[in-house]
Amino acid sequence: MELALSDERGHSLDLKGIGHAFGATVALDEINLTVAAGELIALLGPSGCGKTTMLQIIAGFLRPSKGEVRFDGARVEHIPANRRRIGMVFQNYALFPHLTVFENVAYGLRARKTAKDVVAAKVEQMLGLAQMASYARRLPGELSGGQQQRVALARALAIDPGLVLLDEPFSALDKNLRLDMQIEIKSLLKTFGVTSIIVTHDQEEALSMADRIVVLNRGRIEQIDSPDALYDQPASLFISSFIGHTNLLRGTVTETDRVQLDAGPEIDLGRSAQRRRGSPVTLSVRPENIAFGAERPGAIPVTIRATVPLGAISVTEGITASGEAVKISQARAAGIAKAQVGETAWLAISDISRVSVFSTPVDEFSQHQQRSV
Ligand SMILES: Nc1ncnc2c1ncn2[C@@H]1O[C@H](COP(=O)(O)OP(=O)(O)OP(=O)(O)O)[C@@H](O)[C@H]1O
Repeated sequence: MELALSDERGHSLDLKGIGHAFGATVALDEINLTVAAGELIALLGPSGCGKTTMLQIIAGFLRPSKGEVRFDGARVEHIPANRRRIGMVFQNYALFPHLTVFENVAYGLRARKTAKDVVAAKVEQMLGLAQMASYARRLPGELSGGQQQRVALARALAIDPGLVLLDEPFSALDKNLRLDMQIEIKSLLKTFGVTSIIVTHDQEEALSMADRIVVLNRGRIEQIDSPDALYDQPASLFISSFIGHTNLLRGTVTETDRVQLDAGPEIDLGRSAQRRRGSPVTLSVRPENIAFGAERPGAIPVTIRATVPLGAISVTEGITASGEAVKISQARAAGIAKAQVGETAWLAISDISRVSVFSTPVDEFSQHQQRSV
């Protein structure tokens, strides 16, 4: 039997003014998000920021204290989870242990009273897509973690969902397998054209999988953007530190476009700092945007503390005269001279346009972060 890949397109999703409190704990506050049909969105944020609460509200397991949830423009808060055309994939796979792979994938179709020949054709198609066709008669306990996760996805997709919600789906897999599975599952979701939301606290996972990332911090959306935009134009000090690695350097605005770093030199930003003269600022500079250079105006002197080889790159840490730690990452290509521990090196910012300037003083930021953990 010939089956279309998916009978219906993915839902579009709108969250408007969503708020949720558990007693005195505000888990979500004023959440506004529009997801286009077929988009793959990651919800990213530290522990306790409200990711699971948001997923449960979208799935229909939890009714929000405030706001609207819309699928394809229609409100769904009153519609129970099992009638929302949602496929769920969980961290622990949640397969039925006593059912075969085939029966697990068939489960949702049978529950919907689908004709027997349609069930057989659909399950075969899903297992083929998930590269699990030859495992149809096995029990979940006879599969590896990655294989179980493929079956869980096949089961979620078999019902032609309008929305697939994935809750930390790779966290039980070891690191090597994780990247393979991320690529594989992203391509499967995209082939399917289904709207998908993946919850993760792992920023690399969000960067590698999502069309757009929603960063949550203490119940609020801090930024919604593409992976590249989040990395290159973080909207806050929190985002710049949470997405990837960065160096935070203290300074003071001296001219419209110049900052005197506590670490020594005065830096020409090549654009307006958009702060008054005398304002304290924090510069966020990615480790790959710093290179070893010569002693000259604008170069930052550091004392080398350590160098760590990390496969394709090596990371060196230096300490500035003001006591700030600065990490420099370099491709570990042959011919790069190693900085010796204890010696003085001069650092140059390679691309000033990729340096972000924030008003929050770094000390205040780290105290704030500690308080909110
Ligand atoms: N059933 C509940 N009763 C009371 N408070 C809750 C309940 N569920 C969640 N919370 C609180 O709401 C806030 C958000 O929790 P949530 O589980 O959504 O965070 P999360 O981002 O998914 O965290 P994690 O990554 O640790 O799973 C937290 O402060 C949490 O303690």
